[in-house]
Amino acid sequence: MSETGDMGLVVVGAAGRMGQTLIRAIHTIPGARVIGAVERADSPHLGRDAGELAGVGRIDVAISDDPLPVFAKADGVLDFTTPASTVEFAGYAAQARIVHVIGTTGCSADDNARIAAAARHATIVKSGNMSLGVNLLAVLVEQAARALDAGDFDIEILEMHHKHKVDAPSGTALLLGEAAATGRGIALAGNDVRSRDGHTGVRREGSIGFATLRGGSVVGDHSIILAGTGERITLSHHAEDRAIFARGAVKAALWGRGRKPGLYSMRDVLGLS
Ligand SMILES: NC(=O)C1=CN([C@@H]2O[C@H](COP(=O)(O)OP(=O)(O)OC[C@H]3O[C@@H](n4cnc5c(N)ncnc54)[C@H](OP(=O)(O)O)[C@@H]3O)[C@@H](O)[C@H]2O)C=CC1
Ligand SMILES: O=C(O)C1=N[C@H](C(=O)O)C[C@H](O)C1
Repeated sequence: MSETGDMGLVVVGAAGRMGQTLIRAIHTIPGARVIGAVERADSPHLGRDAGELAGVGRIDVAISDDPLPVFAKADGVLDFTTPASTVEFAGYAAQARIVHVIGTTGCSADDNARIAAAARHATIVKSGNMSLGVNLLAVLVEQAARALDAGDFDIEILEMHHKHKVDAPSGTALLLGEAAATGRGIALAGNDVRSRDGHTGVRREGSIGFATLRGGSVVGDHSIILAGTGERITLSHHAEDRAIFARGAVKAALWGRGRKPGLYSMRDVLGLS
C-alpha cells in the first residue's frame, strides 16, 4: 500500500502503448498511485522515470526489470503485455496475494488454465476489453443472439486494429463471440469460423464467423453483424483513445482491492453480469 492510503499499483510493460496510457490514467484517478513500473530485462527504458516516459512529468518511479520486490510492496498490478509474461506475473501476484488486472490478449487454453490456477490466491480481473462500451455491447449482443433464431440470422464479427497488433482474432472479437454463443445457448469452441479462403462451401447454420483487418493506427473497431434474409442488424463499437481501456483497468483494480481471490471479468466490475 502507498503511504497515502491510495492503492499502490505496478504497471508491467510500462513502456508499451497501454503501459504509458495506464500511467497517464492513474495520474488523474483519485485513490490510485503508481508505485512500480516493470519492463523486460533488455528494455532500453530501464532506469527511466515512468512518469517522464509517459509524458506526465517525474513521479519518482524508475522502470525496473525485477518484478518481485515491486510486487511485494504493491496492492495491485496492471498487465497489458504478452501471454507468456502474463502467466509469469500471475504467479508472482498469487505469491504476493494482490490484485492482478489482465488486459493481455492472445492467451492459449494452457495460459488461461495457469491464470485460473493463480486466481486461487490472487484476485484476478481478466478481460479482452476493459472499456464500458464494449462490455455493454457484449450484453446487447447476447440479447440479440438470443432473440434471433440461428435459422433466420447468421452472426459475423468484424474487427480492425492498428498494424502493430500481433494476435487475431482480437480479444474483444472473441469476447463478443462468446457473448453471441451464450445468447444462442451453444459453445463458441467448435462453432467458430476464424477464417475463410478458397472453396469454403456454404455457410454452416449456427456458426459464428470472424474477419480480421489490420492497418495504420486504428485503436480498435468491432462490428457484430446479424444477417437475415432481406435485412441486417449491425452493432458496433469504435475505440478512439486507449484511455478508455486504461480507465477501465484502474477501475477494476480499485474494485478488486480487498475482494476475495478468484477470476473475475469486467462484467463483474461494471455490474453487468
Ligand atoms: N483488454 C484490453 O482492454 C486491451 C488489451 N490490449 C492488449 O494488451 C497487450 C499489449 O498491447 P500494447 O500495449 O498495444 O502492446 P505493446 O507492445 O505496446 O506493449 C507491451 C509492453 O510489454 C512489454 N513486455 C513484454 N514482455 C514483458 C515482460 N516479460 N516484462 C515486462 N514487460 C514486458 C513490451 O516490451 P518489448 O516491446 O520490449 O517487448 C512492451 O513494452 C496486447 O495483448 C493487447 O491486445 C490492448 C489494449 C486494450
Ligand atoms: O491490441 C490492441 O490494441 C487491442 N487489443 C484488445 C483486443 O485484442 O481486443 C482490445 C482493443 O481492441 C485494443
